[in-house]
Amino acid sequence: MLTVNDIKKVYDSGDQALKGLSMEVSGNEIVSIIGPSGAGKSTLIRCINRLTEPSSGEVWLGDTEITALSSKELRKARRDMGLIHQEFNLVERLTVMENVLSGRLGYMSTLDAFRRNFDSEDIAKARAVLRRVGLEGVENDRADELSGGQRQRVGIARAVIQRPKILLVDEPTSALDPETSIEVMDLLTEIAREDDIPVLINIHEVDLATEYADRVVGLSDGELVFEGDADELDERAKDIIYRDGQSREERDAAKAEQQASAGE
Ligand SMILES: Nc1ncnc2c1ncn2[C@@H]1O[C@H](COP(=O)(O)OP(=O)(O)OP(=O)(O)O)[C@@H](O)[C@H]1O
Repeated sequence: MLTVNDIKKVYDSGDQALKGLSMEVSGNEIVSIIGPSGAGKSTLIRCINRLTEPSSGEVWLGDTEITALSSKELRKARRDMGLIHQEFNLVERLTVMENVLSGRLGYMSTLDAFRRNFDSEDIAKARAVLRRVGLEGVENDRADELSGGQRQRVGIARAVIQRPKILLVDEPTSALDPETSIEVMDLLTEIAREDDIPVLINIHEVDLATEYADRVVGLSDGELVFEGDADELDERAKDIIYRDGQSREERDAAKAEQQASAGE
């Protein structure tokens, strides 16, 4: 289970990207984070694995307080958090196989990792994962020879081979066409169910968010302003998440109203 407790992030620029946000993700649920541009969605994903250091608050993965770990401990703990990026983040000149194997680096000694000394077991695992994501036959192609959808599958395979306890997914479809986006979302859903791990997805497209998510978290201006099942994301909820220029007081009043009507 992932627990985020009162996370705040103030960037050096003074931008308050997260203003005390708490949430949980557990089981094999798929949770979509939605919200307008600048709401803090990417910051939240990145604060969870501390690619961005939160200014305050706690992140727990199971019994481990991620926010309390030294950098050495964090390297180990990051094995448990598979990260899938918007722009795939592949090493373009390396092959598909080499990119996927880099998901095992966190399990190797520093020297073996430096020399990229992968053992035969890792290579067998990589082949199996590549089959699973539908990339058999392109193992030896360079990453930059692939289509966008294939590249995202490599990114997913690299995260899955870590054997993570959670997948953190940052805008997985924004560089993809609609058809490929659906394929990628189908694959992420399949992995959550088969590997029995939760998936937290920052996603722009509300339609995809509701279609695939068990639960939706809405952010607005660094605050969690909606949390509910995908079918509870009605026009009113969307209004709360996407309404521009609303003051904090107005938002709080709207939130109280929403909670009151939910309790009716
Ligand atoms: N590295 C950074 N340095 C300074 N400010 C930042 C940085 N990254 C994000 N911000 C600011 O923090 C706020 C939240 O940004 P974030 O990228 O998390 O939002 P987002 O909801 O993911 O937006 P988008 O959907 O456009 O990617 C914005 O005001 C943004 O300008």
